[in-house]
Amino acid sequence: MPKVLVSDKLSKTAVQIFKDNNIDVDYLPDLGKDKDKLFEVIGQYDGLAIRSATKVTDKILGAAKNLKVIGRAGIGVDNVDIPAATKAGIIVMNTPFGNSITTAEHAISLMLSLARQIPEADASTKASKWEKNRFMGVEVTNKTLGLIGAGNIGSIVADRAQGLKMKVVAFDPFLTPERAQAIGVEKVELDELLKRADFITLHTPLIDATRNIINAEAIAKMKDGVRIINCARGGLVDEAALYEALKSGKVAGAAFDVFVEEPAQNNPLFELANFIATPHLGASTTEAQENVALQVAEQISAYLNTGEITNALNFPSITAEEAPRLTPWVKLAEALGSFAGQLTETSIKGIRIEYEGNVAALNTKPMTAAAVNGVLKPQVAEVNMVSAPQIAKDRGINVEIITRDQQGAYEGYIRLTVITERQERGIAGTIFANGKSRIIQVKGINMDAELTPSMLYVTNEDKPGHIGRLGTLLGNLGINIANFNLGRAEVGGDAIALLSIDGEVTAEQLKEIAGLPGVRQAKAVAYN
Ligand SMILES: NC(=O)c1ccc[n+]([C@@H]2O[C@H](COP(=O)([O-])OP(=O)(O)OC[C@H]3O[C@@H](n4cnc5c(N)ncnc54)[C@H](O)[C@@H]3O)[C@@H](O)[C@H]2O)c1
Ligand SMILES: O=C(O)[C@H](O)COP(=O)(O)O
Repeated sequence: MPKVLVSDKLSKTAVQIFKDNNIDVDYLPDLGKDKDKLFEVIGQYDGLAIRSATKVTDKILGAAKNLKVIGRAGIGVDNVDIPAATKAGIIVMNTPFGNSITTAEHAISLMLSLARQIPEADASTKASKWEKNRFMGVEVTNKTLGLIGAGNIGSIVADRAQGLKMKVVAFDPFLTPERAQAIGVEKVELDELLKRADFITLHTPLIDATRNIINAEAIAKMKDGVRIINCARGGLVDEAALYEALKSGKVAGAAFDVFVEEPAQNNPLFELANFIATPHLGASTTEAQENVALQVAEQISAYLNTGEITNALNFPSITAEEAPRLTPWVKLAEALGSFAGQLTETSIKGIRIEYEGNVAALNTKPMTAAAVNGVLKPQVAEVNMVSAPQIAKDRGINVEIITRDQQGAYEGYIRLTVITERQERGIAGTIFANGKSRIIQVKGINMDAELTPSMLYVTNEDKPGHIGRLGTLLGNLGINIANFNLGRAEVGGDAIALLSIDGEVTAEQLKEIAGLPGVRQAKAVAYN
């Protein structure tokens, strides 16, 4: 009988579901906080059900000799070393929508608490002070709410704020104009949001592009007396810069549920009367905890009992019979999507996937899910193979599938085209008989390139001297070329160089490459 450990405080509903599915379960809700104990016992378990307190590190995974699946009852999986889990063949699942409403409601609660200084007024009144004149609030009606991140939670916050008669402006580079219209927000650039918002609320993942998105420079651009809410992740706001701004009054108030260091115990922000703190309570309602516990227990049980995979962050959903033929094509589809997604810098209107020849006869669903997942991954927090098609639909991204019999030289190939406001960018690939994947076309230009972990994509005018200049510059930058593939539309027309390189290219180095004569675009593409 498979054995599961619940190492964080989950609703007991999960325990019952495991039992109903003939799974042996240990419910030890405090164990996750004791990393030595967890290390000691983890080897016994096939499944692990967690929230955010259990840190599933590389070291823990090293001791998890029987572990097959980790289920996160919630959204963020920052506490799980997913690359290490993937390497160990452990499926990592989450419940991407189960606590979104609850977290959005927490953000709204914090906004209203800030507007009326509820926590301070409560403390003062209970201390028998009756300071009626001290607590002058502000209305939210007709005020502007600046939403940074308009995904699942952000769009629910927008809906609730509109109910409070607020005007909502949103900054989210991946929000399409159609989706912005559907959720009733005005899509703006970050500077515009900072300038116009009376309240700012954050709902993005913590990634390189969002770390310290609110820093001293951003705060300086805000209205005097702005109020800031963070229910997403610690690290989106520079806490030291916020401290200064709260002290000076530039920021009238801030309310945080999440902190750079958690548990937050000695945070300097706690000294300030105009700062409200909650201990990462965003997902803590009876309803959300029932939802996520039930979902995670069902997902883990299904995987351990039948091999069914739902909401996995690191593996496609494929049945045991389909696996051998589909797996290389699924990987190729995700790689093509990831390649195109990494080259896409504006909002996506559509994704067209063409399956030609032998691949068109296979079950294209997991390939399509993998391809869409690959495209969205650079833009969306916790997208996975299962949620990717739904997320694309919610965002108004039209996914068009075309299947046809073999027409050209290849027995089968997949062509994926990303359609944005500005352009269509297509990339095609195939699987050779030896199981190796190949890129065979980029933007209509034929080529024959291996898909490798670190690639450099350079587009240029087809003019003499370019290859020499590029090679020399890369040599000077100390970048070793493993493979150099070229293609062009016509003599003197658009040309593409696709290089496999050892190691990574820095942003500075990319700038230098983009500065070479005739180069139109230079991008690094990573795939593993
Ligand atoms: N406080 C809590 O208890 C709690 C509960 C649930 C979720 N969360 C956190 O809330 C956050 C949002 O969750 P979600 O489910 O809405 O995720 P989501 O993936 O649905 O939405 C994230 C949004 O951020 C946008 N985004 C990506 N990069 C951006 C950038 N550079 N600038 C602006 N926007 C950008 C994406 O396009 C996307 O729309 C996550 O960090 C999640 O972990 C916190
Ligand atoms: O990402 C999430 O789902 C939230 O941060 C909730 O975390 P929790 O389950 O530890 O409350």
